[in-house]
Amino acid sequence: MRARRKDYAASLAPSLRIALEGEVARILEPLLFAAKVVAAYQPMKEELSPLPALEMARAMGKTTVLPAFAARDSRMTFHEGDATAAGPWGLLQPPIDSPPLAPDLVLVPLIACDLLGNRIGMGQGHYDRALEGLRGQATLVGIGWDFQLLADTFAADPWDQPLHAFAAPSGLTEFST
Ligand SMILES: Nc1nc2c(c(=O)[nH]1)N(C=O)[C@@H](CNc1ccc(C(=O)N[C@@H](CCC(=O)O)C(=O)O)cc1)CN2
Ligand SMILES: Nc1ncnc2c1ncn2[C@@H]1O[C@H](COP(=O)(O)OP(=O)(O)OP(=O)(O)O)[C@@H](O)[C@H]1O
Repeated sequence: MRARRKDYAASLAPSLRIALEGEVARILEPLLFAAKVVAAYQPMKEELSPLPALEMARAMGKTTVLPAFAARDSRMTFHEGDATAAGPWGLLQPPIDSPPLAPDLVLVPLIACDLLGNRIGMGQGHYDRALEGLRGQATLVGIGWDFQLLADTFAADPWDQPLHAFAAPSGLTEFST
């Protein structure tokens, strides 16, 4: 799935990619409107960028946050501010000197998810640990290209935090979690 994500992203013309990412922002509009604090992520090359959606949330006057780590083995927390500092996982992150905020809408990156909301991430458990503390307080929406939602279900581990929905260019799929 990682290889597929990479090949697909590389195959997209830049203008189509921008249109698809804008479409996901449009699909998320009602959820963004209902939220107070929206978390997204600084995208990797092959990931669908949630930044247009985050920009939309900001334009609505919402507080927006991004993941950050004090060190490579630190727990992931969400902070306000632009991603201007080098993070330990090869991604830019907001300065970590402001206190962490708890989002009530989390746009979650993923490698794949199934129709039960089970999610496969980058395999470090960063999101599983961070989302554990937000369970019941936040809506968790996976973000990705359409093919990242798989029809086959896969076995969840006890620590996996299921998603409430998956947003892709073709639409929002809500799960019964
Ligand atoms: N955009 C984005 N931000 C995110 C995540 C993510 O999946 N996507 N994370 C989700 O948990 C956290 C960071 N976790 C990560 C865990 C592993 C690797 C990783 O293995 N990176 C490779 C190189 C990246 C690549 O293959 O493109 C490496 O460091 O060798 C990266 C981020 C928080 N921020
Ligand atoms: N709540 C938790 N408390 C302690 N350890 C955890 C917790 N959640 C996950 N882990 C650990 O994290 C490791 C990676 O988990 P997993 O392979 O499910 O990550 P992932 O969901 O793919 O990645 P991520 O959440 O970073 O996107 C597991 O070995 C697990 O022991």
